[in-house]
Amino acid sequence: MALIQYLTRIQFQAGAISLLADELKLLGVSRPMIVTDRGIVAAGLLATVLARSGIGQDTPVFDGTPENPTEAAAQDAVALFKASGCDSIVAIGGGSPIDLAKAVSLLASHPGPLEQYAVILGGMDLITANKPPVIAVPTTAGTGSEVGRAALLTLEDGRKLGFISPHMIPSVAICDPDLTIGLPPYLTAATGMDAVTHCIETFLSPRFNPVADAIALDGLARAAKWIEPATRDGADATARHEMMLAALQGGLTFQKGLGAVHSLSHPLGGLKALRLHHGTLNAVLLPAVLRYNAPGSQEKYARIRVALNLSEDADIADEMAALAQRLGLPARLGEMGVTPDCFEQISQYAVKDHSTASNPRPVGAPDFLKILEDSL
Ligand SMILES: NC(=O)c1ccc[n+]([C@@H]2O[C@H](COP(=O)([O-])OP(=O)(O)OC[C@H]3O[C@@H](n4cnc5c(N)ncnc54)[C@H](O)[C@@H]3O)[C@@H](O)[C@H]2O)c1
Ligand SMILES: [Fe+2]
Repeated sequence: MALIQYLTRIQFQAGAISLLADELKLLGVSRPMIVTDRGIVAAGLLATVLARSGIGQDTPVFDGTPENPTEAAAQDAVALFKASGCDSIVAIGGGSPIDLAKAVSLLASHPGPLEQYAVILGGMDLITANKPPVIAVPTTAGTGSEVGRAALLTLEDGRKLGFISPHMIPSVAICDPDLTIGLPPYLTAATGMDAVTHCIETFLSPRFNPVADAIALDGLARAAKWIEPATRDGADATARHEMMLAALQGGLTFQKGLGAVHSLSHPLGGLKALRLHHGTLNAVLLPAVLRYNAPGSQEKYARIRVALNLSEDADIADEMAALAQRLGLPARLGEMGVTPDCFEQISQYAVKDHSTASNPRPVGAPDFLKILEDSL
């Protein structure tokens, strides 16, 4: 038996932000709260959305989302949500505000603390449908969180955990590639590599879902073709459109589960002192994980080569490392400020991460340690 489900209503086109007010009406809500971050405000994107979307200028705004969002920030946003009498949440930003909005929806309608809902602690069944709806407006093209069933939140003790349920999936995604035009080249590349990694890891997941496999391969081919043009020229509307679509496609395949790259980038993203960017971590870890997964994955690697338009004898791990280098991303964890003293603990966390179960090759703490050392 296979469970194949797609739940989010998606408005996808340049200028789609003008549909936001109508979408809120369709949902039957009238008092949204905006969840965003200060970078979005500084980039003028909040003002753009307020001007183009037709929602009121007096809409309450929580702009305190940190990169790698935290439970503490979610609680602050819940307080504003309740004090303002809101009935829905509009997330404007990258994966961080979208994930925070999902946590706000959960904690505004379910008792705290957040930890009890973590998927690795068996919390999925505690999450009910009785939650205010989330409308996701992505401004990066990478995480796929706009259609994903997960929120990744960092708890007070530094653990970055997945909160996963079909009820966490946004009700509506408004994918307007125009909102990514001002995304700087580095973030375009790094978030784009997150989308690349999603498509590769979900395709390699052994779970049966050929519908998602087809989406993942199509998304991978699209991202591989357009990530460099989008990074080179942020105003290239076609490249922005295609990267936003590739990111969405990656998100539509999360139902297959991810793999060892994400098992490691989740706990590394929880290291508070370093504030490491998720997509950048994935780009750095991807080559070593592809080498680790190569035994037993050759048939799928051949299909990945076709999607990437590579020759039959190309080494996918080397090609991904070369792509990251052309994009100007770091090649090693050391370049990002990571030192090996955290590796033992990160490996332990990675074993428990929800993405580990769907890695194509069984992977334990010593394997994670080796992948980290190979990536240093
Ligand atoms: N829920 C999921 O399924 C899922 C999947 C992948 C990643 N994630 C999570 O998403 C987070 C990462 O999200 P992200 O990579 O989108 O980055 P982000 O949301 O953390 O944003 C990074 C920076 O980019 C800025 N920014 C965003 N859009 C911009 C724009 N258009 N112009 C200028 N600046 C802009 C933000 O202000 C911020 O400073 C991580 O916490 C990661 O764990 C979640
Ligand atoms: Fe990711």
